[in-house]
Amino acid sequence: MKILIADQIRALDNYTIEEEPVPSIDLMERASKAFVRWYTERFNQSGKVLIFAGLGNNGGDGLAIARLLDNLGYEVEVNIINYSDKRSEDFEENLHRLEKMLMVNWICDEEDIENALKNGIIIDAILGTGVNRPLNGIIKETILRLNRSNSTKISVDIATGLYTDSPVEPDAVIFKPDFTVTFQLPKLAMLLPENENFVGNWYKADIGLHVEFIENCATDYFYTDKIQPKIRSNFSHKGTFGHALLIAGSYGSIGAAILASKACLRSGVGLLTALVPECGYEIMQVSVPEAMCKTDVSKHTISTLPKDLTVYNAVGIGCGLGKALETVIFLENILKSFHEINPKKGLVLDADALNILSENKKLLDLLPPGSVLTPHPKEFQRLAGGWANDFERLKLLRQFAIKYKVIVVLKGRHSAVALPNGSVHFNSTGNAGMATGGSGDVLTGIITGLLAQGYPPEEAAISGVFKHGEAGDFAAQKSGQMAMIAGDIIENLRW
Ligand SMILES: NC(=O)C1=CN([C@@H]2O[C@H](COP(=O)(O)OP(=O)(O)OC[C@H]3O[C@@H](n4cnc5c(N)ncnc54)[C@H](OP(=O)(O)O)[C@@H]3O)[C@@H](O)[C@H]2O)[C@@H](O)CC1
Ligand SMILES: Nc1ncnc2c1ncn2[C@@H]1O[C@H](COP(=O)(O)OP(=O)(O)O)[C@@H](O)[C@H]1O
Ligand SMILES: [K+]
Repeated sequence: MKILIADQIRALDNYTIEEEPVPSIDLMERASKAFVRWYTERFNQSGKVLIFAGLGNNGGDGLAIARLLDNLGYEVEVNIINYSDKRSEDFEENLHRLEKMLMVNWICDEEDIENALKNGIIIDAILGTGVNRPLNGIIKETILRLNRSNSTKISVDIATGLYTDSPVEPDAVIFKPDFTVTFQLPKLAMLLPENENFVGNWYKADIGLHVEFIENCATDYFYTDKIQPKIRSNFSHKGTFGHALLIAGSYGSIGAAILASKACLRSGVGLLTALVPECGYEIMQVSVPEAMCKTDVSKHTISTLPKDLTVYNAVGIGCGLGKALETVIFLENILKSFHEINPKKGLVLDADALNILSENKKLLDLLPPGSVLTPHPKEFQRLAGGWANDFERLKLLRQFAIKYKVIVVLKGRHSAVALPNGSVHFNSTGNAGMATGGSGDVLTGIITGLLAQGYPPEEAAISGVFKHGEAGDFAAQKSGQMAMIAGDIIENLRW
């Protein structure tokens, strides 16, 4: 699914109005009905609904929502923030329709704000995607007061004051909802961690905007909400699904090799070899009998290039690897041999493989094009340097992927997969239960397994991240976020 910027969303609204065609007031009614559908599925008629509306189209939505909820028997109070003389046409029309049934309150000063605040659910329809400057005056005062309320808060389309696709000023006042119900497409700002408090849990409400227009819109940002794994042929055999090599583990971190190996096997790979330090041999053989196990000459670390790399279809390096000097030399050697003998094979680099790259930046030039790098934010910072805000981090992420022709998976809530063509694919699955040691090792195993089966690296990364998060969601359903551990993600992989 595409993510569009505010100007494109405006053009999409207009295109839908002209080409469907649908009068803009009816499109607003559709949006408001979509919101009301979401709302009535979660909240019953007990208690008040306090609607705070602006004077533009977001405010128009708020007034239409008020009318629809009133019709359904909800006790609705409407407060319009009187910040300007300018009103949108559809706001005016919805005000006209509403005033036939309900009294509205106009908020002009602090006393009006206090009078408007009662026990009830707060719906923020003050400003939407049209916001173009920091809040001030009576809107700012209202938001500051609403944010202090303990009531459940819901934003229509986007929280008042949050820019759709650019950073907000550090001391900006922005509404802090528990939920955002956004129309049709996710907005970029909602996917970035720094905006967590200004988004809450968000939901998409389909309002039937023109699909063809969306298809023709150019964008670098996408949202992965489904993937299509390849079908396995009935006549396939283990040779069909590739041979993966995982190079992982060091003394005290053999568990990382086990997690990555099990996840790789559960992702459909034909054969798996794990290369671990000598001290990991028995542990691996007992814990993962389905994998073949090779050992390094070094007892506690990985130090030596395996002999015949050409037999493997994909190699994953880094989980629990450590950063011993001999491991640094090993990484340099394997990157060089990938260039020389194995340019078309998949390579995944994670954890300490990335930390070694950060500490030896000249090695970055040896990265085979199409390699998949899976840093968490701290690892990415070591690789690419710091950033002032999440939009800047996104820019760095894209630049890195383009410069080195690699795929970078920046892990976290809505992991961002940046491709060498400059596009970024945000993931929809996963939960905070996955914030536990070993979850990243599981992801490395999954992506390595997909690469070995012949998935192009872009697809292996995007699909692997999606399935990893989905398995985490299944695990959370079973044991709850606090009780789940990385191994549960593996057990819950379903393809
Ligand atoms: N188009 C459609 O058909 C549909 C639209 N829909 C809904 O419309 C929403 C977008 O509506 P919108 O474009 O009217 O903008 P909105 O967010 O209401 O702002 C109003 C105006 O406020 C102003 N303003 C900006 N910043 C400000 C500030 N800090 N303090 C004070 N004023 C400020 C600025 O005007 P300016 O003053 O700059 O001339 C701006 O134009 C969208 O989120 C969705 O909810 C849905 O119904 C689906 C169909
Ligand atoms: N709050 C969250 N929501 C969704 N996914 C998460 C969340 N926290 C962590 N994850 C996922 O869990 C994994 C953690 O990886 P990482 O930090 O490398 O763990 P480790 O190094 O312990 O293996 C990543 O894939 C990340 O996207
Ligand atoms: K809003």
